[in-house]
Amino acid sequence: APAHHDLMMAGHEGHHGEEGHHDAVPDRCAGIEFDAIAPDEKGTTYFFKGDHLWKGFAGPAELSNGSFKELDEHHHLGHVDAAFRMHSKDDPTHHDHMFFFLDNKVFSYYNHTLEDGFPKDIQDVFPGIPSHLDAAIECPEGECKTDGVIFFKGDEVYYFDIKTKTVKKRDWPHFPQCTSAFRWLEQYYCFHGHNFTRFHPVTGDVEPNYPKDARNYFMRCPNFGHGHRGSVNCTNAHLDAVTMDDKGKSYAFRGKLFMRLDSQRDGGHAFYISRFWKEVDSDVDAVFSYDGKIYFIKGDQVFIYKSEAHYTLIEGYPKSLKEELGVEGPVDAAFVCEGHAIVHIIQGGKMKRIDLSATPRSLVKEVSLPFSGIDAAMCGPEGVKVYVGAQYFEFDSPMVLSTGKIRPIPHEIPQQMLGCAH
Ligand code: HEM
Repeated sequence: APAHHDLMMAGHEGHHGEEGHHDAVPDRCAGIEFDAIAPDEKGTTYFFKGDHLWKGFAGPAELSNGSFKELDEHHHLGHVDAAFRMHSKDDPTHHDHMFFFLDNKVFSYYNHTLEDGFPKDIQDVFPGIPSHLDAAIECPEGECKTDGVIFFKGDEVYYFDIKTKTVKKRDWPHFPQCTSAFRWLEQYYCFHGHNFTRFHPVTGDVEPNYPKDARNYFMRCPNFGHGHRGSVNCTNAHLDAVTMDDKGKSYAFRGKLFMRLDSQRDGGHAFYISRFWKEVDSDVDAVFSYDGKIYFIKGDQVFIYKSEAHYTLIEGYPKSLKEELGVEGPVDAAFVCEGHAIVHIIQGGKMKRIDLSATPRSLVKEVSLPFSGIDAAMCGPEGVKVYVGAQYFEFDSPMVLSTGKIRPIPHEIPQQMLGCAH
C-alpha cells in the first residue's frame, strides 16, 4: 500500500467495490485523462471516463449507469463531458445537485435520482454556455464574487453567474486545456492528461510547482503516493490555536499545519499553513476571527488577513501586539464571540477583555481564570471551547468560563483535528 493511508487524511477514503477483471475496464493507475470529476451531495468524488466511473479516491472502475441509471438511456449522447456539484444556497431546488453535461444536454441528479424534466438543453439552463464542453467547476460566493460556475471548452473559459444567469468570458491565455475540473476543500484543480494544476478561480493564476501527477494525490495506486507515514507527530497531542468566524468556518492550527473543521463532508485533510497564510508559516500562539478578518498572534506580532478564501494579508501587517491590541506577549489563546467587538486574550491564568471598536485599544476588564495551561480557545453558537493538552472543555459563555469554579467534564480532542487519522 502507498505510504499515504493512515495519517493526515480523515474522513472519506472512497467506497470499495468489487474488483473488475474485464479487459475493457479502464485502469486509472495506468494514467487516465478523465472526462469529468465531481463530488455528490454526500462528499463522495466521482471520476468519469467513457462509460465507466470510479467512486472516491480508491477502488476499481464501474459502469456509470450503475450509479446514474439514465446516463446511457439516451443513445445518441456520448459520454459525460463535464460535471460539477451545484453551490447555490439561495436556491434549495438546485443546491448540492450534481450536474452532468453530455453533448448539448444537461442532467441534474440528487441522491442519484434524475430530477423531473431532465435532461434539458444546456442553453435552457445555462444560456450562453456552449455544447460539447470539456470541464466545469462550481465556485461559491466568497471564493468567486458570486455563486458561479466556470466552464471550459478548448481555449475558452466562461464564468456563469448562477443568480443573474449572465456569462463573462475569461481571458486566461496561459491556462492548461482542462478535460475535467474539480473543487476539493475550497481548492481549484484543472485536470489535463494524467496531471493536474491548481489555480485561482478569480484571476486564473496557476500556482507554482504544477502540473503534478494525479496518481500521487487523487487516487491510490501502487508505487504512487505522497505524504510520509509518521510525518505528523500524533503523540503529545495539543493544538496551537482554533477559531470560528461569523460564517461558521472553523480551523485548527498546530505546528506547520492547519485543518478546516467544518468541511468534513468532502474529507478532512491537513495542509501547510503556508499554503494560505504564507507570512505566518507556522507555530501560531493564538488565532481569532472578527469583522470578516482573521487575526494571527505569533510571538509579539499580529497578522491580519481577510477571511474570504484566497486570504490576503492586510497592508501594513504584521504589526506589534502592543500597537494592535495594547498587550504584551506571549498570548496563549484568544477568541471573539459573534456579534461582539470584544476579544478575550488568555495569558496564563488570566483573561483580558479588549474592545476592538475603540482606538487606541482599551482594556475593558481582566479576570482570573479557574485554571491555566490553556493552548487554544474559540467561541461559536454553542459557547466557548477551551483546549488544554489533549482535552477540551465547553462553557456556555465567556462569563461562565471566568466565573466557573468547577472544571466541566473533559472531552478528548478528536485525532483528526490534529491532522492524524483515528
Ligand atoms: C486518502 C488519503 C489522502 C488523499 C486523497 C490526499 C489527497 C491530497 C491532495 C489532493 C492534496 C493536494 C495536492 C495539491 O494541492 O497539490 C494533498 C496534499 C498533501 N497531502 Fe494528502 N491526501 C491523503 C492522505 C495524506 C496523508 C496520509 C498524508 C501525510 C501523512 C498527506 C500529506 C499531504 C501533504 C504534506 C500535502 C501537501 C500539503 C500542502 O502543500 O499544504 N496526505 N493530499
